[in-house]
Formats: sequence, C-alpha cells, structure tokens
Amino acid sequence: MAIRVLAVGRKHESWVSEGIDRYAKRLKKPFDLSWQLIAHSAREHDAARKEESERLLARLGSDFVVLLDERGKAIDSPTLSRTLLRPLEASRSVTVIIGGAYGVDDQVHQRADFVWSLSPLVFPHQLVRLILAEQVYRAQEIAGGRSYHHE
Ligand SMILES: C[S@@+](CC[C@H](N)C(=O)[O-])C[C@H]1O[C@@H](n2cnc3c(N)ncnc32)[C@H](O)[C@@H]1O
Repeated sequence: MAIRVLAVGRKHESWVSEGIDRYAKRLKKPFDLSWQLIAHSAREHDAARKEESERLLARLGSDFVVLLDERGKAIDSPTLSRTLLRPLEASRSVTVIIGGAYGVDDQVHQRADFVWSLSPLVFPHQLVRLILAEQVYRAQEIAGGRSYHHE
C-alpha cells in the first residue's frame, strides 16, 4: 500500500521537483508517494473542470480518497498522520487529488472520503505539490514517533 497523488497538470517545475525529491528520498512504505499527472483540459472554466474531473474519477477505484481543496477541513499534522495511516494499515491505498486551475466538480467532492484544506488561501498548484510532499514526510515522522515534528 502506498500513497498516490493524482495531480492535474504538467510535470513538476524545477524548483518544486528539487523540494519534492528532498522529501521523497526520506519516505518509506507505507508513506512513499507516487505521482500520476493528469493532462489538463484544453477547454476553460466549467467545461475544463468537468473534463478533468471525469479523468480523475476514472482512475479512482476503491482507494481512500483525500481531495485537496481550500474549502475543505483544516487539520493539524498529527491528525493528517492518523488520517493517512488508518486506511494504509487496513491495506487500502490512498489517493490524494490536486485539482487544476478551476478545481474539481461536485462528483469528485462526493467521491472524496476526506476534503483537506491547507489554508483558506488559494495556493498555486505546483506549490501545493511541494507542501503535500513535506506534510507526508512529517506524517511519517509523527507516526514513527521521531523528532522531526515538535508540537
Ligand atoms: C490553483 S488551485 C485551484 C483553485 C480553484 N479556485 C478551485 O476552485 O479549486 C489548484 C488546486 O490546488 C489545490 N489547492 C490550492 N490551494 C489549496 C488550499 N489552500 N488547500 C488545499 N488545496 C489547495 C486544490 O487541489 C486546487 O484544486
């Protein structure tokens, strides 16, 4: 079991890639991250959101789905650690979704098991990838009782 990220958009930009690699090197099962990039739609607004959401839904299966959305629920890092570990320990894969420029539609919201807000502020997609990588590393360290995270 592992954590898969489904992200709408192009490959990691270099400044993001460097940061993600930094954390990825320190990740071990079940917290290792794999990335699947979903092509963004050539359309705009609602039409793009719908098309990208269909592409995301087609890849979900029975995973525990965490949707990143600024309107979701803000949680602290220990709660994130438990939220990720619980399905992984029950042999269920976790998929984390990062939407495109227009976010995702209601169907993806309804499918999500947990909608996670990093902040009410909207962050650029690439930065969200980097924050996610660091928070998954932090979740791993909390689960292992190590000293990276100080309350
Ligand atoms: C540029 S944002 C799109 C924002 C857009 N207003 C929307 O309706 O979702 C791209 C993606 O980054 C993620 N994102 C951006 N800010 C976020 C935040 N504060 N918390 C959680 N996810 C965020 C979401 O997955 C979002 O779909």
